[in-house]
Amino acid sequence: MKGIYRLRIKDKFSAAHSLRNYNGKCEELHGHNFGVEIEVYGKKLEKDTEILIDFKILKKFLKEVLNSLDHKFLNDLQYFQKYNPSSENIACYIYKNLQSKLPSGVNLKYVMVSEGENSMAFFEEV
Ligand SMILES: Nc1nc2c(c(=O)[nH]1)N=C([C@H](O)[C@H](O)COP(=O)(O)OP(=O)(O)OP(=O)(O)O)CN2
Ligand SMILES: [Zn+2]
Repeated sequence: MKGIYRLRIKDKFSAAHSLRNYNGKCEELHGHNFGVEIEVYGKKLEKDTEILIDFKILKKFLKEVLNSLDHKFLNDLQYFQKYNPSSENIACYIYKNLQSKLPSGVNLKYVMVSEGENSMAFFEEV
């Protein structure tokens, strides 16, 4: 049967930020336990294992990216000198850095970043 396979994993990190030009309390230094969810997709499974990519490997790649954010003041990082450290831009940062680690045939669909259970930002390429 024709189709695609989709895998989803979750992780989290803790960081502080302040939103420039927000003109409200979020412009002040504060922190979040950010939640992260990502989805990859692909058409072809590995020959012998018949998996798209090992969840363990996917989690390791995501952890490597999140380690660059964990327990950091995001505004201090070079990327967030140019881009405000909003959930939207954090999702885009994770997307770019995770995408470059994935093997061919495994494609990133989206990255979701949450500041709490009720606030989520997604980034996906169009
Ligand atoms: N679209 C976005 N909106 C906001 C972002 C963001 O990244 N993208 N960020 C913030 C601030 O980071 C702020 O910390 C979050 O504010 P808020 O949702 O108001 O969180 P609170 O815990 O203070 O509010 P509750 O009402 O208790 O949920 C703001 N907006
Ligand atoms: Zn915030």
